[in-house]
Amino acid sequence: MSVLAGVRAAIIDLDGTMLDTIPDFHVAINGMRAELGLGPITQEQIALMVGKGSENLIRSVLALDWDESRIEAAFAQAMDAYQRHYLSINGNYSTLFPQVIEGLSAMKAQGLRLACVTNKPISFTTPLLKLKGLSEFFEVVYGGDSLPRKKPDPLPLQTVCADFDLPPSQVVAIGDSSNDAQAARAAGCPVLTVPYGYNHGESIHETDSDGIVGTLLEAASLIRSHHTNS
Ligand SMILES: O=C(O)COP(=O)(O)O
Ligand SMILES: [Mg+2]
Repeated sequence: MSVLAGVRAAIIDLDGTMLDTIPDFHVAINGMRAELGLGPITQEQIALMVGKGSENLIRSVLALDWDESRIEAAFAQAMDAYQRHYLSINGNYSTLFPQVIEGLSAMKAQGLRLACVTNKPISFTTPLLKLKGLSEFFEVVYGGDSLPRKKPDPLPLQTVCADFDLPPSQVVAIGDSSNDAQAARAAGCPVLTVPYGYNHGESIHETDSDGIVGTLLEAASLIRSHHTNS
């Protein structure tokens, strides 16, 4: 996998890659739905909708019951309720996927610079990274509302490359969904995918990537094994 030769930095996705946040989304969304007089939905339903930021998520969740005009009329209230519920439980029900800390530690030890790029709003992301002991690994963190466009647009990845003063070919993106892969391809970054996250109900094998890794520790080993010291 020669595309990984010369990689000097990694951009890591958050939801579905480092943290299993579906239980947090579940509590917050059902709290919001209850306020709007709607019944609870399941974690499995929610896992199909996560990955394209809060607005897309809330629209999808309301579209289970309501038509376009009803959604539009209640959207501001729904977003407000969702954000309030999410911030009140942020991180309480979510867990680290296996070998995330080990993988990030190994990448750091290999001299890789690390950034976190997520479509989660930055006001949710910053406290969550801190609570889970992840903040210290990242020089740069961008949320879904930190920049004018979010993944699958390449802008957040391009911005990290510029921050690190590295060409995209030397910055690998690691994520769980086609959003991450599309953003990486459009930016010119190599991409690795994990199979355990949320890929809109599609198999990760359908997603264009340079390799599927079982854990972030496996990603670190793969990057090291291709390193050329160039
Ligand atoms: O909140 C989301 O839409 C998911 O964000 P992610 O980019 O960390 O997977
Ligand atoms: Mg993700």
